[in-house]
Amino acid sequence: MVVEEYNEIARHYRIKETVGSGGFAKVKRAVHLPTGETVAIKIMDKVALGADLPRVKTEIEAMKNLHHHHICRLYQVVETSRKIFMVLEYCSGGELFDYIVQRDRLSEIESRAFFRQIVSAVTYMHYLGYAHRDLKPENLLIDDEQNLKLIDFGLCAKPKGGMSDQLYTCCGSPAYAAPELIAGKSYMGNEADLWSMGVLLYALLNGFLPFDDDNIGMLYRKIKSGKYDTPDWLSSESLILLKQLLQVDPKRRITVDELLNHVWITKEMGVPVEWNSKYQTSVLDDDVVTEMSVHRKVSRETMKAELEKWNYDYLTAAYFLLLKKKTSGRPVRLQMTL
Ligand SMILES: [NH3+]CCCOc1cc(-c2cn[nH]c2)ccc1C(=O)Nc1ccccc1
Repeated sequence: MVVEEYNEIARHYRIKETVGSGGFAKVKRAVHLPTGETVAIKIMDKVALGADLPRVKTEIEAMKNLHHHHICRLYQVVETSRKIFMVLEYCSGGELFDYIVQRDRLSEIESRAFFRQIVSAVTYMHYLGYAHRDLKPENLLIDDEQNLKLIDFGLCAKPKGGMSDQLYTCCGSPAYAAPELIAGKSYMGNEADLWSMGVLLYALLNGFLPFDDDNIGMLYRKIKSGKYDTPDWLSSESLILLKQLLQVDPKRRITVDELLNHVWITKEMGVPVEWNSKYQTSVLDDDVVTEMSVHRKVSRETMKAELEKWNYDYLTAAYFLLLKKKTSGRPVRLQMTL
């Protein structure tokens, strides 16, 4: 058997247990040896990927442009003759899906806290011209500070002509798919995302789905009807917001701009959702540059020039992980050779 060259993954990471898998990928927890930080590594076999290979390229290109505190961060990409490795931000709390199931349903207050984070991530994506197109609780992970991190950008679309471009490919998970999407009509990615957010909010507040059926035909009929149960624990404000999100006619559906300071969204919070990224990627952090240049025995200018290529190689990973250590108040130190 062909022995894979001793690649960047084996050189810089100690791979641990599997933390999840989806379709064509296996995700393992790992330790980044130079910093000691924990990461998640999404491992894909190029042959097994087959026709899905473009989805991986789509996800990698999208994640290189999406820098937001509620979007799972990409640190490094390693491609060998047979595999693609994506080194990602680690979320110790697992999927929002399991979090809801374990609690039956969430209170309105907890649902609001989580939903505001989802609105923040999706608004940021839409402003950058991306639509996610597969929003669901399985694709929202919880980190060690109860923050949600959006994952799985394999289906996200960045239409050439910006958000006004119609999308055609039917995708995502049926139960979260907008009526216009399953009708096979042309649809707007951002409008379809708003519908999926309505399904998500319903799942948070109720612990089950608004439209569900084992028979796909029945499921589609329920989605197109736009009719769903309204359990008596739902507040009138929750019902109003759900009605505005789960509008069958996409032109009557609420927009992200109206969502940011919606009365339900701001209730007891007082402030609208802040959708701008907290990350300052354009300016390199001086302490991190210093530590890396000293460690590599190169000048700061040389190290800055290298880092500003954003190659998503071992330097990009070391930079982001050292920065994460700094923002978490841990020493900005590299432990071993880069
Ligand atoms: N439903 C999620 C299963 C686990 O998947 C992930 C976990 C992490 C993760 C776990 N801890 N920290 C980050 C990061 C990324 C993924 C992911 O992208 N999964 C995936 C998406 C589409 C197709 C196949 C796999």
